[in-house]
Amino acid sequence: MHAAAPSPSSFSAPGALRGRIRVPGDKSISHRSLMLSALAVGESRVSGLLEGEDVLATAAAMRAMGADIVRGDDGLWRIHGVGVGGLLQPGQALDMGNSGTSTRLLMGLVASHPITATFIGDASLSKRPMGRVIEPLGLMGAEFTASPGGRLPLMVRGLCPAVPLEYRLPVASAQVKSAILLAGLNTPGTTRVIEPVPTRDHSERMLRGFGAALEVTEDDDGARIIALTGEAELRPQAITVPGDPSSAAFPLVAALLVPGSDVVIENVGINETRAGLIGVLREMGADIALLHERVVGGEPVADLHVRHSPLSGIEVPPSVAPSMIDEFPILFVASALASGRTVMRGLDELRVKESDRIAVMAEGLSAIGARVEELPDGMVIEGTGGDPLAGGATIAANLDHRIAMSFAVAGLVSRQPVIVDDMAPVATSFPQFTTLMTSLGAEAA
Ligand SMILES: O=C(O)C1=C[C@@H](OP(=O)(O)O)[C@@H](O)[C@H](O)C1
Ligand SMILES: C=C(OP(=O)(O)O)C(=O)O
Repeated sequence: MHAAAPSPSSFSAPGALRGRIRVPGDKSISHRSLMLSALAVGESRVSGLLEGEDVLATAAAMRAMGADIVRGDDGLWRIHGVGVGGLLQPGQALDMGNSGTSTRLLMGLVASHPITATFIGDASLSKRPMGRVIEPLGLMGAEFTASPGGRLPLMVRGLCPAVPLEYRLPVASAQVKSAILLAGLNTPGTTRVIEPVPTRDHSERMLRGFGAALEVTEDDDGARIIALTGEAELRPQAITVPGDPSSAAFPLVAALLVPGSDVVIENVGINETRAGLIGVLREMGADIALLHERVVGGEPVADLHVRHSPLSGIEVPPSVAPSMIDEFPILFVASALASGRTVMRGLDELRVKESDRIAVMAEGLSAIGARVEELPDGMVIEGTGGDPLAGGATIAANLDHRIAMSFAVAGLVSRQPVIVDDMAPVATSFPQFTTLMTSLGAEAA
């Protein structure tokens, strides 16, 4: 989906970063707002939707399955849904671009409808494992024809009525949890997902908001049991999508690292299943204040006031990983500037994101002078104690937006330029990245 020609860039900070910015809407919540609106009967309205390529792939797919989705000139999205059970057979393959969330959640929706859909994606997405959703959705009765290794392109033949499932998640994945719950929407009886480690709970919150009967309890071992009553009727909603904490992480860490910086990032989601990075950075010594805490669209939100702070290395408890899984690439950059050693483990999942984020970050950080040791499931980083990195290397973004943005931020605190070979992937989740960073005082060349 990206522009054909790569767009190389390097970022620098001639002085402190200062100002107030607003990051775009939360990607996870944006996907879900389109999917559930497309299943409600009547008109839903979504404001603050992330208009990034990943979310637009979801919108196109929901249109191809019958929903009427229109963006007004005022930026408000109006969606007329087809009703649970009403998805239509798409006329052609659904192009998921770079988006794992679109693919896995939509596979769940198709699995319990009487339709067949083929999913295709870019080179990055086509390497990512889909077996984790094929397995539970297969138990519900859907049939799959996948490329070797359970990868895209793949075809899903839904079963209607599907068979309700009780499933214990073998990996901490909100995408797998959500795929099963979405399949459960059009399945008679109760679908149960048991989650030993909590992951982002946007699906649960929004399903309830749309009127689905969903209960969350805990078993004796503290695992969450999410029970959804199927053949749900969803009522259209007005949704305001809060700002994405995973996008806010980049200007946030930039402000911590660039001396003298003082930045406010408004309207950022601080749902505790997403906000792990703030706690970890504070423990490292970061000055981050949460202002005007409030609830927007059923999600807790705050303005983040961030000031440059000397950071110290810590051992990051593996248990916080799911609440900040997409923020590790930028935490690696922060750790490279901290004093002392930061140890991060329990991050196996990073190897199956848009790129192998452990390997790609370790290689790139080494190339710009950071001292890193790659572990099978994480990284150990000896920081500079605030001194700039050497820089002076070109980094391959590997079709991974978070790699591109992490090295853009690393460039702000490097002596020589850090060239990101292609910033185009940033359009999947944070199209305004360069504009917002330059508005704070960074320079992009
Ligand atoms: O459910 C979601 O919206 C997401 C869940 C996470 O993936 P996993 O479920 O694969 O951990 C995360 O990395 C991704 O960016 C978005
Ligand atoms: C992993 C990510 O997204 P997805 O799985 O939707 O491609 C991400 O945004 O960092």
